[in-house]
Amino acid sequence: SRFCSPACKIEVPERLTVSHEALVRTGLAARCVSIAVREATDEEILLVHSEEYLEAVKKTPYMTLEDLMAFTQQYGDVYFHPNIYHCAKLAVGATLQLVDSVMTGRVRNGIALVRPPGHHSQKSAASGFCIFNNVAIGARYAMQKYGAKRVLIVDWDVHHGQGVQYCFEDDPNVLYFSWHRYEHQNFWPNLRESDYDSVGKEKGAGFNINVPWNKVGMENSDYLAVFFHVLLPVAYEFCPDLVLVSAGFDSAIGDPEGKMCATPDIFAHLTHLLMNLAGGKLCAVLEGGYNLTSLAQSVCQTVQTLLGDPAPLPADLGGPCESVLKSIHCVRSAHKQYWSSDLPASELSAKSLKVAEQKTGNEPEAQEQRSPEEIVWPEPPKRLCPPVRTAVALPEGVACPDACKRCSSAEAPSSLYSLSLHVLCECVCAGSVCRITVSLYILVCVIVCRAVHVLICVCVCVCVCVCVCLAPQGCSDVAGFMQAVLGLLLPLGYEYNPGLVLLVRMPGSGVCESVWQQLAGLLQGLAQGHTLVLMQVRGPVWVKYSPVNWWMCIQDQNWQLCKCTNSCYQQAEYIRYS
Ligand SMILES: CC(O)(O)NCCCCNCCCN
Ligand SMILES: [Zn+2]
Repeated sequence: SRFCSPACKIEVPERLTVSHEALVRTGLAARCVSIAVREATDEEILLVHSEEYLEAVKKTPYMTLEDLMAFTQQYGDVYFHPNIYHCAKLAVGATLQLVDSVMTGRVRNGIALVRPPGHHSQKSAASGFCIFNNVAIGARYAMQKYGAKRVLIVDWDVHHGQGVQYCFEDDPNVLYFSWHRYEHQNFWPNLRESDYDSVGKEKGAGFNINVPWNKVGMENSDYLAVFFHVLLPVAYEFCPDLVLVSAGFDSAIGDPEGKMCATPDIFAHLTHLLMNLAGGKLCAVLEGGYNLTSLAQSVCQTVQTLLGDPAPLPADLGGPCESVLKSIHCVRSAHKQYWSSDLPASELSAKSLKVAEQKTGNEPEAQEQRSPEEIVWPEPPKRLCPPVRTAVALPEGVACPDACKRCSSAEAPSSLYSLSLHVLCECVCAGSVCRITVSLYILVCVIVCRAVHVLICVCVCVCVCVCVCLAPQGCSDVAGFMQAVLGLLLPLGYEYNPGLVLLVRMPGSGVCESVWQQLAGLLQGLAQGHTLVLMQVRGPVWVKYSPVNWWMCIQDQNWQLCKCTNSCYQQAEYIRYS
């Protein structure tokens, strides 16, 4: 009979079966390629673990029950059964198979649904249901076999992956980011080094980011605020070749461990916000997640975003709560000396503290009284999956990029208003096409409020950004631009929840290609991906416009065209028609 310390009884096999069954039931599994799993080799496990630890674990299948129990006692909150060594090798092997498939380009991204999890296990120790550190081995493997120079590990599990921190704390090539329930060191694993001031050691200083949750009940707004104001600015500056996600879903509502209030659909946006990094190379690896309902929903939300489907915004997004603001402030101060992308933290906290004041007092401690099983939340909203992702309106003679749909180029619109409504009605709102690319010449980035009518609201920050890029140094100030997008435009856009994003580009605006791609990619998290990209063409362009009439006559075929592929998230490639 299998003994198990009571702490481990939540780590059950059904975690994988309900997740996979949900993927099959929703039709998502059929849209994925399945990758065969394999056992990891000793050499691969030794990328992170010591020989003596591996040799000891190797003996567990042959141990008597009492030996097994004695062996287990030396570690915390982990169980060993005769078959766990085999399972742990499969978990590592599955992770490495996924890394192979992504690094060789066979797939763009993917998720490894594995048990046992990995992020707590250390060089010579098991911990917290973890035997081998799947993600840490995956990072080392990607660097050794594929020459990945910089690997970003994002750990959104609700527990601190101390095993990953220990493994890479002196390594500037692996940036480890983790948020975790901490409650001023009163929550497991109760480590002093899980706090925000553990920034890494020696050469690794600055490459370890801990965001402690000192209260339970964190919500979607809190998670997004940490992404916008802590993780993403640093991740963009770090510019990874590969993103590994320690995808623990015990940070979702209903989980007995996390006791948080973020809903499963938030993972659609967390995933989306990471998919514009590393050219889209993203490997998600399951860690925790113990409420079978929210786990299955969260896995589906993550996979559907990996497949490129846009997601509606979670409801009621606002600013972060006061406790999170303090954490954000502390971690940004601790890292200020290491990263240049740094809005004056005081500005951030001043702005958001105002918001927080409105929110204080609603820290939902009340939910603690109910048992996790009693907590209910709405099903994630249905997500559209447009048969065609990108349509392009082009003049005759210019070939339509592959995987795009050619839509009849709008007759010269009488005004931006009619253009956007014209295009809107014709293609986007019909839900048949997720995005339209029309080449037109207009300056501002316009966020259309609510789908009902077009309110031309100039979004301050893009004008600021464009001005920034118009600065003498041109778009070398990419950091400044990205900081404004991440720290201003995205939070604003997510709170605004527009019905359409109108993204336009002015000739000579100095916004260089890579930045434009990132902007186009990131903004697809809004308006369910309904993006109207209005491109300026390069070359002699004769434009006649008046406050009312905006149209363009192209003098030649010298086009610069945004070749958006058929995925919402694949990097838009720029090709120049000559
Ligand atoms: C992968 C992971 O991060 O989800 N492992 C979590 C281990 C939690 C250990 N403590 C359990 C105490 C029971 N209340
Ligand atoms: Zn966890």
